[in-house]
Amino acid sequence: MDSLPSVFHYFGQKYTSGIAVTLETTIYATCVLLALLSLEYFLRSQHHLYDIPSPPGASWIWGHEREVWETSAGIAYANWMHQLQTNIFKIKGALRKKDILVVADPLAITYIMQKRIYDYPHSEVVRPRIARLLGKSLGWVEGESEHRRMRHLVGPALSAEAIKQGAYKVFAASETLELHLEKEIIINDGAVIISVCDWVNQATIDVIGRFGFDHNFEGGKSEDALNILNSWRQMAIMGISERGFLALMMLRRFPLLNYLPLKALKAQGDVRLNIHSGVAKELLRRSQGASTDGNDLLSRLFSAHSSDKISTDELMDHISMFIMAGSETTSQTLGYALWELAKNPSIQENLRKEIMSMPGTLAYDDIQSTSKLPYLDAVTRETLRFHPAAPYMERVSLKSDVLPLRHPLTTTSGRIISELPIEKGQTIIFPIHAIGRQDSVWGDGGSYRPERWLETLPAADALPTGWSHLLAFSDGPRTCTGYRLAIFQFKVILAGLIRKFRFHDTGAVIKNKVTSSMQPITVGEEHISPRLPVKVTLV
Ligand code: HEM
Repeated sequence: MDSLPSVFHYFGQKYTSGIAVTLETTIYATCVLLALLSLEYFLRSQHHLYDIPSPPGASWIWGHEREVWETSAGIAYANWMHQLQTNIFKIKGALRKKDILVVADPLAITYIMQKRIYDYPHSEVVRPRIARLLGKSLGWVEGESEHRRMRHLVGPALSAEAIKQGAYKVFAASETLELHLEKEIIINDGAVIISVCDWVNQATIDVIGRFGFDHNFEGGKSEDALNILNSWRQMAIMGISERGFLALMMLRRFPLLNYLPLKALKAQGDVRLNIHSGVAKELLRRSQGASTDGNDLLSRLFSAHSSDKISTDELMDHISMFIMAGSETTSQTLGYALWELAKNPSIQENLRKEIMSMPGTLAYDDIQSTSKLPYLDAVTRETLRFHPAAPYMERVSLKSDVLPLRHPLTTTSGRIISELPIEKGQTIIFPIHAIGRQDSVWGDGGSYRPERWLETLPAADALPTGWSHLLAFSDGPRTCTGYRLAIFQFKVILAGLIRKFRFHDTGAVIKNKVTSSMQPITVGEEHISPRLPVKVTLV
């Protein structure tokens, strides 16, 4: 029994001194934290953005980023632009990250995209993701000279002339899709509900295989095509999950985490690795001793590789970049077009009527002619306005700058400014989706209405300066290098499908999430991977 009090005594003493240390530490820590927060507050209030409008309701931990994440893609930005009546505002970053500037002013965007793009590289969260997912190729490279070198390497393979030469490969991929879909409908007694993005993705991967690399993905049904598409799907499922959101916020706040073996990051790397170990390896093997004097993507890459202008790693990364950048975005755009046409039968009928009025099978010139197929062209533009595959772009300033504004901004302290100073390290988001849907510009920006492209457009100075006054393909020196192929294959595949099949609404309600591109989630079926369910019958 003697030992008991001493034991208590022992623990008591320890415990007491433990409290003393903990209290002391807590008081010090609280003082330091308060000092840091005061300093942060002071620095923030000195910040160049101190009186730039900001929406209310930011969470202390997640800033405004949770709202962007939880609402359907682009909607939070559209609501804030409407609520604050401004094209420029700031939002609070998650985990006390510095405020993020949201820029929707057309002149400021043109200035950055066309004149200063090399001073605004992809942000510290975007660039490592591109490297993991697609490879260190054209979409990843920074710095004017390196970027121009890569662009020069691949550009001619995607020129207007190259599209004309390779058009038959696009038609062939489209016909293969039509055959597969027809079979599926017949097997299912004349009607089938398909996940339309997945189906068209098989055609778009087939297009880039044939067009870029003379590779046969067997209509998107070969083993390597299915591996690639499946790893992309897994990446998307992980990306839109709660864990994906947390990983994204942590990476934005602590970019060093990019170099840790996190599960969410590994899923991104799997897409690239699947391409490297399958099709890219096969192409490399085929390249030994093959002719490299063509102007297509494969010949240009092999030629640069055999003359030691690019390493094997760079060659492999170009292949993975073009396979994914070339197929995923186009299939999303096509999928949303068919989704809209299913929901708007009169638009679908108008399009079918126009396509059916063309005698025989469609040829390259028919597709390219806006006077022969004006409604097909209008549907293309409207889909890219309404459903841009990349709903936001995120960049960071390398140096201080001053953005010119088309629309003067009234700050919260009552200043009216037509130039906005930017500090080095400022993260900027371009809300492409919200910009394309502005009612203040389009009148009825929130409606899918292809006819608008056959009417007088809004004044040019209210619009951005990218392709067709949209930002779907970005703008300036870093505009999408594959946009001609994208538009051509979009039109070929859409025309082919509309001629043969009728698309019907299933009543499913969709919410759009974003990983590296738009991911449609069916409300009530969030646990199922991204998909756009549409019913299809034969015409
Ligand atoms: C409808 C389909 C497509 C859309 C909406 C689209 C959109 C975009 C956008 C917005 C960018 C700029 C990204 C950024 O700077 O963060 C981009 C870049 C790029 N796209 Fe596309 N794209 C499409 C199809 C294609 C196709 C078919 C290819 C290739 C065959 C392609 C290859 C690329 C490449 C290589 C870049 C990087 C360009 C550079 O940084 O110089 N894209 N695309």
